[in-house]
Amino acid sequence: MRKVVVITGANSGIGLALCERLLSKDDQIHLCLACRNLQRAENARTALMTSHPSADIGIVQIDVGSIKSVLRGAKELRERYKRIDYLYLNAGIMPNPRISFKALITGLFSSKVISMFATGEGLLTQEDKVTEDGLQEVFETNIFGHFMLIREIEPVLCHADGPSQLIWTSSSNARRSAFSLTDYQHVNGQESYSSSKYAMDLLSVALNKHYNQQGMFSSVVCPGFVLTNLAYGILPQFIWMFIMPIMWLVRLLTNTFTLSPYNGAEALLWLFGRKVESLDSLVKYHSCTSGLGNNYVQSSKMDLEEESSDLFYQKILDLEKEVRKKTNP
Ligand SMILES: NC(=O)C1=CN([C@@H]2O[C@H](COP(=O)(O)OP(=O)(O)OC[C@H]3O[C@@H](n4cnc5c(N)ncnc54)[C@H](OP(=O)(O)O)[C@@H]3O)[C@@H](O)[C@H]2O)C=CC1
Ligand SMILES: CC(C)CCC[C@@H](C)[C@H]1CC[C@H]2C3=C(CC[C@]12C)[C@@]1(C)CCC(=O)[C@@H](C)[C@@H]1CC3
Repeated sequence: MRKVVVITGANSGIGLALCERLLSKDDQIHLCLACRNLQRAENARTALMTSHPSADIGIVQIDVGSIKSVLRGAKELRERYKRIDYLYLNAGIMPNPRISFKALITGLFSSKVISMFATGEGLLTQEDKVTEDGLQEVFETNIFGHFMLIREIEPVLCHADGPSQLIWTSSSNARRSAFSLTDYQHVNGQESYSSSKYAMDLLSVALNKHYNQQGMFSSVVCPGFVLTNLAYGILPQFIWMFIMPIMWLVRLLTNTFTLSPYNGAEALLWLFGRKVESLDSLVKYHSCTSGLGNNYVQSSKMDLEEESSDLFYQKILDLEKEVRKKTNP
């Protein structure tokens, strides 16, 4: 029986590189590209079929920034698949990022220079907005839309014939101080990305607590810093290309400058086929690339307490109830 692998945000960057790498690892899988834009998804499928002509690839339209679209897409998934073995929750945004050059220069001459490059801590702010669903866009796209998707396809994820895995593309930019339980959507503040990724880490821990018994396991990954459309929103592509030699030098300092989507997908690929008993719920799996360009995976304990994860889970369940009431009064 073919393993069914669904990937959100599969049409570009890390998601698309993951598709390529999964097909090279196991050409017997059924891949489902869950994307918001059908044309971009078709282009991705064409590119994947060129390198893997016998690949079995489906497409489902899901905009994780819209509850209506998630409900429709989830219904299609339930109807199409009896079970889903892997769900990569990878789609994500960082809208209107701004670099603090002052913090960058100060950081360069401080003892925190390595961690600054590894996490981007204190270097970026974003401008968020409210969606048609009345939620903060970064929160809804990066977290809540994905959470609703999981809840909606629960019957095909939790099945008797073997465990299923959820794999979240989180970030080392996830930071406790950017997140607040009383403002978990990050209405007040300018670090919505960091907050959403921290919320993702908390949610993954809670999902393990509530779903492991039912055969569903959740892990979080940091792909490292990768040059994708997300990074081209921070600085234009030609500037990144221009400073590439500096970035290779930075890679000698920190193994987290993975730079290419291929390298960034390392930990996401590593989790595919892993025995679920060997996974640690409280750990983040990082894609790393050495100065010589070798890829490997490193794990690190996350900076969180299970109690906060429980409290956040309760809040997200309350929000789910509220949203369902609005959608289906
Ligand atoms: N690049 C980096 O350095 C890092 C990235 N990450 C994370 O990796 C993930 C992938 O990003 P990356 O590959 O870098 O960037 P890309 O912008 O290349 O990929 C993002 C993907 O998410 C999709 N997406 C965005 N919004 C939605 C939505 N509302 N509904 C459905 N799909 C959507 C995009 O689709 P579309 O093409 O239609 O916009 C695209 O396919 C993100 O979660 C990001 O936060 C984590 C750490 C570092
Ligand atoms: C290397 C150059 C000379 C200067 C680049 C400075 C910054 C723009 C980058 C340094 C570290 C980068 C980084 C990210 C964005 C760009 C930087 C701040 C991320 C926050 C992007 C999204 C993520 O999820 C993180 C893992 C990245 C961490 C590093």
